[in-house]
Amino acid sequence: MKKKVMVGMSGGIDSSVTAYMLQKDGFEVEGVYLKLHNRTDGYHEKNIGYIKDVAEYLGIKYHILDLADKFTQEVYDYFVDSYLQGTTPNPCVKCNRQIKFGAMLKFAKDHKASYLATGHYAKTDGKFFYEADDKTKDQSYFLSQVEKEALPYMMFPLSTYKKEDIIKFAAQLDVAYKKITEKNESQEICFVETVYTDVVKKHANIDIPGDVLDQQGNVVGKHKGYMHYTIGKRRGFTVDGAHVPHFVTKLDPKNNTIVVGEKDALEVNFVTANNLNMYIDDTKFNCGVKLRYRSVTTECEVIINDSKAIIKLKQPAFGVAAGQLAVFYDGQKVIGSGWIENTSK
Ligand SMILES: Nc1ncnc2c1ncn2[C@@H]1O[C@H](COP(=O)(O)OP(=O)(O)OP(=O)(O)O)[C@@H](O)[C@H]1O
Repeated sequence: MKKKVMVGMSGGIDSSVTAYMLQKDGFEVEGVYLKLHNRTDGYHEKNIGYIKDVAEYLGIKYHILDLADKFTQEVYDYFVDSYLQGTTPNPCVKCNRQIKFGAMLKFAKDHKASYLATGHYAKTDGKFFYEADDKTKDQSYFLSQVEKEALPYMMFPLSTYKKEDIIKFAAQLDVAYKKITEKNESQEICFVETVYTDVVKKHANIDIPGDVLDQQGNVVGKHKGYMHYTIGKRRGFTVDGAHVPHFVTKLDPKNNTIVVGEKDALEVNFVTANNLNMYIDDTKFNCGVKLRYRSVTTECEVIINDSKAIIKLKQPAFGVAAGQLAVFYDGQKVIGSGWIENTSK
């Protein structure tokens, strides 16, 4: 009997090709579309239209799973709260852990699927994640908080392909696929249509001006509301008499101030991370660490104590934001991750 694979289908090209590939590989494929927000602008209907066409072409069944309430609680509210608290959130990381490889995986198991497949660009051997071959699309960073118990069920058939080859392949497959290749690429964060401030301002007044402080705490200028800034930002505030660029080094929501400094003030050599998700048992190790998506890997020493990681960087990093994820790599292998709580020079 064929093994069943549930494919997380978004209506996009990657998951549509994933479904095709797995069927060609001899699996019984079913699709599931997650409704992740309560949008009423035809967004879901459009996506489901693409999925319906692909499902008809492949002759597969698809399901629609409404997770909007759970997504609001676990991902959206966390996203807004993070900016209110002056930290920089990573909603895709939360979504992968709680929604895609939490609730969607449960749905797949409830439907007797042996695996859950998605169009993520990453690799897994059931124990670890690894970077995808297409480094420009690699999503291992975003997967690194997924619970280790979920890994044996996960499949990423696109892990060895380049995105451009997937698009070329899809365009010649069938009209159902060609149509998808012609639509716009999806947004970076699915519920942020333009900029994050448009989302946050629905829930808070983000335009309360305040003081800009220098590294010594002196008032040196004005900002237009602390939620407009993230660590490393260098525009949108004033610094009296400054002749060189100044960067945001700290946000203080309580006092509605932002702290700025010259480039060297962004330097970080020590990072503390909490809420660790580790795929290895060691509590002291050397590894590479990425302190944000698309950053270079920095060599470091990690000591885990009291469920926190103290990360000592071997070269300084610049512009590290609390709220982002520190992801530990052993070469291409993801060995764990934790949420950045504090940084210091
Ligand atoms: N609403 C959804 N319902 C079900 N699965 C989803 C949904 N959104 C994303 N996924 C799954 O997660 C994978 C990664 O999503 P992401 O948004 O990062 O990628 P993408 O490159 O836009 O993928 P796609 O081209 O398939 O839309 C998708 O390929 C798909 O398998």
